[in-house]
This record gives sequence, C-alpha cells and structure tokens, in this order.
Amino acid sequence: MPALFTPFTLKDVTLRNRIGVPPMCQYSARDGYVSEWHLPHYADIARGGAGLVIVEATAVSPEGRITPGCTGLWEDGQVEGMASIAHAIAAGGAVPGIQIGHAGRKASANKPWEGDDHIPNDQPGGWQTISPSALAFGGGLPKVPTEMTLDDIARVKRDFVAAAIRARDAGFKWLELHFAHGYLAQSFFSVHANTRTDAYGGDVTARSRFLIETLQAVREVWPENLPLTARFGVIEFDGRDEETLAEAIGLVKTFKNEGLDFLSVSMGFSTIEANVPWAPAFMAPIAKRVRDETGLAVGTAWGMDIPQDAERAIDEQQMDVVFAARAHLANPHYPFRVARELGLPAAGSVLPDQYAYWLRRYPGPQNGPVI
Ligand SMILES: Cc1cc2c(cc1C)N(C[C@H](O)[C@H](O)[C@H](O)COP(=O)(O)O)c1[nH]c(=O)[nH]c(=O)c1N2
Ligand SMILES: CC(=O)[C@H]1CCCN(Cc2ccccc2)C1
Repeated sequence: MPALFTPFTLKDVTLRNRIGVPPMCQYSARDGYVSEWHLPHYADIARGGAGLVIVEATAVSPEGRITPGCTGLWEDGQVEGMASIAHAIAAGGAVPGIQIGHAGRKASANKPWEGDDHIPNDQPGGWQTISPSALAFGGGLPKVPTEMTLDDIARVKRDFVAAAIRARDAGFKWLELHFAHGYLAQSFFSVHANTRTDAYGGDVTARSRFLIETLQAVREVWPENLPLTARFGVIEFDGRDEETLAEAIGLVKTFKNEGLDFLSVSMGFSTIEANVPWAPAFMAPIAKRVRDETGLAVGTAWGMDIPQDAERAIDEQQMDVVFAARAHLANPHYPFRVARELGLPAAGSVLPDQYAYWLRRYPGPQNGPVI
C-alpha cells in the first residue's frame, strides 16, 4: 500500500490520503464574492481524489486582495457562496480548507495574464496599499505602500479573526493563515520589507510579533478540534538562507506552542533578488528540517507532483501531506493518475463510484482495464 494513500488524522479531521491541493487563486471573484467559476472548479478537483482541498487566498479586507478578482471573507454576505464550495469539496470526499490572508504591498495588482503588475494609480480599480514599512517590492510592483500605524495593525488582526469566524461558519474544517509569499504577514517577518523601529520591527522577536499575535487571536475563535494551520515562508533564497531558516524555525516552535497544528512550508518571496533553485521536490529537505526540528506536522508543494517523489516524501517521513497545485490544474483527477502509477490496488477507488465502477469493470481503450 503506497504511503501516499494512507489516511492522515489531525485533531478531529481525517484526510483520506496524503495528497493536498494547496490554495490557487482563480482571480474570478467579484467584489470578493465567488462567481459561477468557483463551484465547478473546486467540486471537480475534490472529486479527483485528493485528501485535502484548500480554497485560494481569501482576503480579510478589500485592500487585502492581490487583485480585484480575489475572493474575500470580509463581510457576512460572502459566507453563503463559500459555504457552497466547502460543502462541494466535502461531498467530493476531500476535507475542505481555506486560506485567509492580506496581500500587503503586493495588493492592488492586475491578474497574472493581464500584466501581473500593480494597477497604475491613474487607472480605475486599484487602491493604496499598506505594509509594515513604506518600502515597495519593486519590479512590476513598484507602488510604495503606506507604513501601517499601530491602529492599522490592530485592525488587520481583527480582520483576520472576523474572516476566521466566517470561514468556520461557512463549514471549512482546515484553516490556513497566509504567512508566506511576500504578502503582509511575511512582510512583517522579512528584513527586506520591515524596517520598523517600534514593537513590530527590528530584531526577530519584533518582526515575529504580528504573526504570533494574529495566530493567538485566531486560535481563540477557531474550533479547538479543527486544524489551525499556516503557510509560512521559511526561506528566501536571497543569500541569507541559514539565518532566515534559523529565525523561521525558532518562530515555528513558538507557533506550535501557541496552538498551531500544521505548517505548510513555503518560500518568502519578499525580495525581487531571490534565486530560487527550481527543481522537482526542491523544498522537501527544507520541509523535513522544519518537521524534525519543531516536531510539527508539515507539508510542502513546489514540484512535488512526480508520483515517486510524492511517495518518497511520505514514506521517508519528510512530511505528512504532499501538496500538488498545478498538477491539479492540468488534471483534476491527478490522484487517480498517481494511484495507477504507484500501483495502488483498485486505483479507481480513488474516484467517486459514478466513475470508478465503470473504470474498474470494463476494458479501457487498450483492451485492458483502465485500472
Ligand atoms: C494559479 C495559481 C494560484 C496560486 C498559486 C499557484 C498557482 C499556479 N499558489 C502557489 C501554489 O499553492 C503552489 O505552492 C505552487 O503552485 C507550487 O506548487 P506546484 O509545483 O504547482 O505543485 C498560491 N499559494 C498560496 O499560498 N495561495 C494562493 O492563493 C496561491 N495561488
Ligand atoms: C497568493 C499566492 O500566494 C500566490 C499567487 C500566485 C503566485 N504564487 C507564487 C508562485 C510562484 C511561482 C509558481 C507558482 C506560484 C503565489
């Protein structure tokens, strides 16, 4: 039995296998409300067999969106549409998760296929961004953000709490705080984005404060029996990696002590100078190091989709969940493909009966059983 297809239990939640679909923005919302695009997108992926499907980065406030097309949970009206999606994911057999976040200085941008750059101030649809310091990311994101006041910081923490309550009410069973990829929370931790000299900037303790306080506040409202998780950039590939990793692992230990149940190990993406060593499964050793040094359950993405790599990651206890993102855009039934390639007996059992029954019993195009 491939290790990848063993169940994984965290608090009162059990994933049917170790394959997770990490959040993937669809840039298809209107004023933060899901559209007709989202339900079939998520239902289809959930039916494909993954154990966990995490809904895309969902903004805790309007200015926390990356683009005008991003989803939100900043107002109660947005719960109903998200509840349909949570229900559809569960109906497909996967655990419904959702990521909530604030885009910080990367906000107010065009969709990737429409420029992936900041909406110019003289064009409609954009907005003024905020960040720990008035430092622009650069490149296609040149807008200088407004430095957050202590009131701004308090407000954004309250927004995270309110969005977490809405996610709970929508029926999500796995919550992921977006603490990665150069967005607001990552920016507080990053020496590239945070030059504050008050309680929220300076040494690693101060740079960690916003993330810890946000986790503590959300922990109080998120049900104790459901996984409270975060996606956190533990490395930037900016030439400072050992230092960043040591600081990040120290912070993850604090997260664990404050009640975090799982970490999705990712990159900081907080500097344009990054030199990412792109390769299959390149983040797996980093995830293993975080898992070994903190004792926290972890997962990671980033080219983990080659079946043998995914299997090794679980079999050798590098991580507890393997995330495959783009592979699910190419093939929503990706887990079925993996099951067949790994020789899972009755691979079709990964799919719903409506499909599996027929795939199991009748020859496929090559006159042999498809599974
Ligand atoms: C279209 C799209 C949209 C998103 C992403 C990616 C892509 C392709 N990614 C990153 C994603 O979760 C994953 O980490 C990367 O795609 C790398 O994994 P794969 O190599 O694709 O399996 C991403 N990450 C995240 O934390 N929140 C998000 O909302 C998104 N949105
Ligand atoms: C919201 C978020 O974290 C996403 C938005 C889309 C780009 N993501 C980062 C990414 C980089 C390279 C390949 C795939 C993904 C981050």
